[in-house]
Amino acid sequence: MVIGAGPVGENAAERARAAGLTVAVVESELVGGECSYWACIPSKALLRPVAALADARRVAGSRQAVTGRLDAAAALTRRDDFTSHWNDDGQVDWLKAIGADLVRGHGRLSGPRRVAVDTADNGRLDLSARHAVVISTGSRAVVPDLPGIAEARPWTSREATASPTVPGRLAVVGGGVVGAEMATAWQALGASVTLLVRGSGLLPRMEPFAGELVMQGLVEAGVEVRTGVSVTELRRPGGSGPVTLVLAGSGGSGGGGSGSGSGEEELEADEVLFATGRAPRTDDLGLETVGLAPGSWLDVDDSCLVRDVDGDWLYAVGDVNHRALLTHQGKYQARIAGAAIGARAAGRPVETGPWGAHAATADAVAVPQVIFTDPEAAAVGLSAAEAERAGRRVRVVDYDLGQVAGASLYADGFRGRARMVVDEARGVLLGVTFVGAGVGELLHSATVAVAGEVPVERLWHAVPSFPTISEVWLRLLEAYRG
Ligand SMILES: Cc1cc2nc3c(=O)[nH]c(=O)nc-3n(C[C@H](O)[C@H](O)[C@H](O)COP(=O)(O)OP(=O)(O)OC[C@H]3O[C@@H](n4cnc5c(N)ncnc54)[C@H](O)[C@@H]3O)c2cc1C
Ligand SMILES: NC(=O)c1ccc[n+]([C@@H]2O[C@H](COP(=O)([O-])OP(=O)(O)OC[C@H]3O[C@@H](n4cnc5c(N)ncnc54)[C@H](O)[C@@H]3O)[C@@H](O)[C@H]2O)c1
Repeated sequence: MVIGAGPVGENAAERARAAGLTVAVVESELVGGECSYWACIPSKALLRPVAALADARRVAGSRQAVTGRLDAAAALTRRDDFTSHWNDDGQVDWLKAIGADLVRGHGRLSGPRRVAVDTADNGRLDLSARHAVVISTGSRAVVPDLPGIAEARPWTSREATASPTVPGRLAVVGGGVVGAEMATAWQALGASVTLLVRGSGLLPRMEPFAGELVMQGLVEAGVEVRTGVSVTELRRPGGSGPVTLVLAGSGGSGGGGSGSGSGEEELEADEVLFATGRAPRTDDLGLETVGLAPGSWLDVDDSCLVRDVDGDWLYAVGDVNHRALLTHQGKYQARIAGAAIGARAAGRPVETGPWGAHAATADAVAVPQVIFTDPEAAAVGLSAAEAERAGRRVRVVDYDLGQVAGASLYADGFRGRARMVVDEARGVLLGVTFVGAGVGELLHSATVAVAGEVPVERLWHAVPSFPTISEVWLRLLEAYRG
């Protein structure tokens, strides 16, 4: 039984079917989950025209052919097509095609291997699993509990990816991934965006130069980026009209804004987006019936079995286990867990050692992520700071991407940077980061090197094609070898 039919639950169902088990999937909203309707797909559909236009503008010849700004209505229509207009018929057909049963309703554990469903037609179904229950209920946006927040009716990632109209002035709170991507999209679609960051920079989990280059890109696009500021209160009388944000902080700024100085001030906007992190969807999931705390992230072992529950029957995959809040990594966990469920059900050996068929080993060492800002930021594995904190003896090698022939052909004045973090004790890569236009498609080469633990000496024989941006690999290796 799978509770939650996001991309991760769908994959768990498919792998368990492939292992020969029968599968029922419980879904309370749309089959396809957050990713398909209010996250990855609509956000990337909004960001792709931004990148396409920026790329055309960066090359003499095509630059002269681009005379207008983005057509927001056309971009929003394309986004709507990518979400199938928030209709899940296609994904329901896919579930049927793999032979899974779909139960529409809210699922809760009601004891070991038992699931109770409040069905969409106000009924109740009590189901029991022969082998396993997989929780893949994902995460929801967290909005801080500030004075006036309810009346302010803030956007979360859902409204930021699904809005049918472009607000005149959009305030974005939070300098993480959602904040940076959505500021990029809505500024290009025609909003005047102010990005409010309480820390000193953007994308704090990546190499510092990633946040710096992304901030520079946002400022050049016209976003007012303000660092060192916190929202302390919101006002929107009656819940409509402009919203006023009360800000406090020391106030650094980039772009058209004037530094706020220290103290309090107000900012008026037409909408405010809180992009301030995620919480697990486990608060109303019957976790207490199996001895777990409602509302908690679910701690799992490498085969995605929930720790602290006996009997090897309860699995948690995707956002809900908090190992990596990314669709591709959750789907990887689902493939691993689905295979483990099949093996345990058949009494076959389970390979849970590092890199075994039933161990999501990559979660700890090789998680790739592309942030679709302009420039793009792409990273896999550990940053230099993370590697040092982990006690590794590392050497950090940086290269200016603008010096790579393929990059300067790709865009006039190409701006970007690459870094590889080498484990000096083992002669392999611990992490790689690229920032620049179009670097997202480079990332898988780095993921193969990190997950495959390819020796740096052997990478020397992996020859990048001339003249591509991938030649940065050669430059990094030359710099490493001196
Ligand atoms: C704006 C935004 C952009 C993103 N962009 C990217 C990106 O480009 N690339 C990337 O890799 N990741 C991206 N992410 C992260 C990605 O969306 C998540 O990692 C992914 O959706 C997790 O998948 P999941 O299946 O675990 O959960 P979800 O997609 O959240 O699906 C969970 C499903 O469970 C259902 N459910 C919950 N509780 C119950 C219940 N009790 N009973 C029945 N059903 C239930 C929900 O209705 C939902 O359908 C983005 C996130 C956001 C917010
Ligand atoms: N392209 C992608 O891969 C992609 C895109 C979007 C989201 N995601 C995933 O979704 C997850 C959620 O993204 P997110 O941006 O919501 O979370 P996040 O954790 O990346 O960023 C949240 C930011 O908000 C800040 N913050 C928290 N509370 C605040 C407050 N009260 N006031 C001001 N700032 C506050 C945090 O310091 C942090 O920098 C990410 O972990 C990411 O993995 C991935």
